[in-house]
Amino acid sequence: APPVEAKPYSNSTCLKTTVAILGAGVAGITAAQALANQSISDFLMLEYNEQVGGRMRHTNFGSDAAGNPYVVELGANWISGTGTPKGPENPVWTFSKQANLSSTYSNLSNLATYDETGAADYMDILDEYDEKSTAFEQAAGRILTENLQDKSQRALYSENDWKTNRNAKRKAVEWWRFDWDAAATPEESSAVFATTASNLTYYQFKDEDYFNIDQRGFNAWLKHEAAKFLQPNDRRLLFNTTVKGIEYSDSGVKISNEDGSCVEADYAICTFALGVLQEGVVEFTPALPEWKESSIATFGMGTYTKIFMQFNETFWPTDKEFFLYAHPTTRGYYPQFQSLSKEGFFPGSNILFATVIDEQSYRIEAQDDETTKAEVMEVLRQMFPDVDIPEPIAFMYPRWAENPWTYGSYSNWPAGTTLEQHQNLRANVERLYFAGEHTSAEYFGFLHGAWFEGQEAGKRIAGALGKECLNKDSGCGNYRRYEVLKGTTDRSEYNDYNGMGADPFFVAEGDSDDSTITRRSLKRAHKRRH
Ligand SMILES: Cc1cc2nc3c(=O)[nH]c(=O)nc-3n(C[C@H](O)[C@H](O)[C@H](O)COP(=O)(O)OP(=O)(O)OC[C@H]3O[C@@H](n4cnc5c(N)ncnc54)[C@H](O)[C@@H]3O)c2cc1C
Repeated sequence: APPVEAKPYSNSTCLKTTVAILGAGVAGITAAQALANQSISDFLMLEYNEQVGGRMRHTNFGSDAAGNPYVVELGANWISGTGTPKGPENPVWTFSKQANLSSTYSNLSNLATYDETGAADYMDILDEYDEKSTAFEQAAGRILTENLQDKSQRALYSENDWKTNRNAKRKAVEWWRFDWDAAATPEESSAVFATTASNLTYYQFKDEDYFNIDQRGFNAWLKHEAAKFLQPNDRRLLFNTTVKGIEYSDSGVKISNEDGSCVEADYAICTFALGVLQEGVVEFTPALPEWKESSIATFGMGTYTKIFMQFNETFWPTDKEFFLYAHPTTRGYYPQFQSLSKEGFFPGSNILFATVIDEQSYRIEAQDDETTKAEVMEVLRQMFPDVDIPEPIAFMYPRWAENPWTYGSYSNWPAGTTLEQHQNLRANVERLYFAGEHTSAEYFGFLHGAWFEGQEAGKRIAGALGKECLNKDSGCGNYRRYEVLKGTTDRSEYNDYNGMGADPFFVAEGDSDDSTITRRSLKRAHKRRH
């Protein structure tokens, strides 16, 4: 590795580098790889944790018969959408094969359904949903191809004859088909972009998921990739480094860390999760421009929580992979359980994990483990009324929404925005670039989204540094951005014909309470603009 001493032309005590890469998750590692591939070895990676991988993170849990712990994934677990020999192939699938990663085909059809009285067969509702899903996709496709207004997935459902009708089982099926993947509800999600993300992953690559069971941890594939261009204990990797400030201009970027250290770089790539950007952990100097701040505020950060339990027996059907539970009143209340005790996973492990998202994640994150355990056990005892279910011998769940290096799990695309607004999330400000799953229009929320976006940013900067531009279609250097995002209703269309004949900024004479003052200032602002 090249030395990281200060370059001679500067008298500042900051470390100097050509490219500072902020974060060593998938996007950070692949950005560095893209630079290394173009012979740019002078980079530094600044990472909060003591390891690479980011949201691909595992931990020891429970123990096997010999007393050794199992390794389970707290974050990403599936290679979502694999690939066919003729391609294109999901890069995560390609690299997993290269790293000899052990993974098992995850059979989403291997499902048993339950309600508060025990086993309850409502697979017919699932069939009904699946029969209608082509219509959902076509309706979203029409919005995109005919440039119609986007809408929420909920509205798209309603228009296409899918309603939950206050029925708990229909809600459970909908959760299983939509919320589980999106880590967000149909109300919170864009019809168009929920559909494109799913199509591009599952139809473009292949409609199958593989679940990591490798006891090195899922991030073994990323470490394997990193080892191709980073040395063991590479001095360019600065672990346990928390970035607090980013100062950017058209000539460089200065990064200030919590421990008082700093780095000066010609360019920087910030790969921090959208949740971190939204939380205001990092102070940007100057403040980010309005078009950038607005895009950070607009997109959603979902939360997805796996609750791991190990028992002293497998009291659930050993041949099933998934268990769907319909809570009678609360949609999304411990709706899904997954068995790791099944053949192909960790047979005989007696490990089961539940998944909750969004509001239910926030709720359980705010309570202690014992309260959550009591709730899950009550649900399991409803699902299996004929079994005397023992208390778990091990119990654990991560708290992603409170986690200071993510503040959530992965991003979500809300209804009623545009591709241009998302492009603003990607776009660089001066010499500060952005990459990560959230900057991927095609595969947001997925590992491969982070991988493609890291590569893109790395290649763009390599091109800006005078290397050959390898981004043949999208270009190098600055990203395109949209400083003004217009609505679809022109000012002149606020008229009687459209039901708004009164001037929305009209203020009656002599009306002078506080709200009028607010309205007056709105009126003044409005006058200035027109
Ligand atoms: C619970 C869960 C389940 C998931 N399941 C799947 C799945 O099955 N399949 C799939 O494809 N994807 C899944 N994902 C999504 C996938 O994990 C992400 O898309 C991907 O890992 C994001 O990579 P990234 O490089 O964009 O961000 P990150 O992995 O978040 O990398 C950013 C890095 O920046 C660091 N950082 C943050 N703040 C600071 C700071 N202030 N200073 C210094 N460093 C900082 C972080 O420590 C982190 O290492 C899941 C995610 C979660 C959380």
